[in-house]
Amino acid sequence: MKIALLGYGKMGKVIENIALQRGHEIVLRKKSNDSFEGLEDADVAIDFSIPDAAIGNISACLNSNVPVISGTTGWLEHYHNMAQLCEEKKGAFIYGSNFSLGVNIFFELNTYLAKMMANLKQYKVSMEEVHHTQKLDAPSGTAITLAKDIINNSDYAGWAIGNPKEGDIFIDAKRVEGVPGTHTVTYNSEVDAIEIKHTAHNREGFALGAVIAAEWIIGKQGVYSMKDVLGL
Ligand SMILES: NC(=O)C1=CN([C@@H]2O[C@H](COP(=O)(O)OP(=O)(O)OC[C@H]3O[C@@H](n4cnc5c(N)ncnc54)[C@H](OP(=O)(O)O)[C@@H]3O)[C@@H](O)[C@H]2O)C=CC1
Ligand SMILES: O=C(O)C1=N[C@H](C(=O)O)C[C@H](O)C1
Repeated sequence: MKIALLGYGKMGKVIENIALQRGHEIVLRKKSNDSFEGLEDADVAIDFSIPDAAIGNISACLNSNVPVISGTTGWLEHYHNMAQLCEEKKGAFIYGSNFSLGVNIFFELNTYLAKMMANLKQYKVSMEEVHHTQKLDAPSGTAITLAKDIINNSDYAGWAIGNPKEGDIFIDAKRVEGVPGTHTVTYNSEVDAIEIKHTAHNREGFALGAVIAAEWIIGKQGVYSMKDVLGL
């Protein structure tokens, strides 16, 4: 299939390699100052850009009838507008805070654990995410998904990266050179702690998941998630 890459940085380049290995063709490699020329030739677009560019990129795809996969994080307050545009245009759209198979299994584990811990008030949950120093957003999109899944299955009301209020999940967002992405969820009590952790060793898992999502969405209409793609 013909793929438009919207964002051609660390992720865009790994996605390109995996897409080429799987027999696909890249028809557009868009960076910050490039136009959308070539988008009309694409069967699907994959957006891994920056928070401020995601909405423009996704809208351009939906307005051009090109199915779009977005892995860009840090723009989620506008998610419903993009989902609505997708419905209006009868397009196809997937946003995923994390496209790796491992993290999507970790999401399921986190939800299962949240349900088990919901009534055990002696445990307090917190989270840590560690990423490379070039990351523009904090907390990570993955940490926000993990927090929302706990909130939806417990009495926790929200999340915070600094000064959490009573009832908030504290997320410690750390930036360390070279780290692709590590997420830990900890339930701590006075007598013990339970931890689940996902460590990405490199960016290949994120990129492979995005290409698999792009292959999956061809011929579909609607707003989907990685859970749909993986059948979880
Ligand atoms: N969902 C997931 O599984 C994952 C998500 N991510 C997310 O993906 C995004 C990209 O990450 P990463 O590749 O590491 O970041 P990089 O900073 O390495 O790359 C960002 C790219 O976006 C480009 N860009 C900037 N503005 C635009 C625009 N208007 N249109 C198109 N491209 C633009 C930049 O171009 P230029 O160089 O010209 O500025 C650059 O090529 C981040 O939001 C990150 O959080 C990352 C990994 C996994
Ligand atoms: O910016 C990154 O690198 C990553 N971003 C995503 C996020 O914000 O969760 C996914 C992954 O952890 C890498």
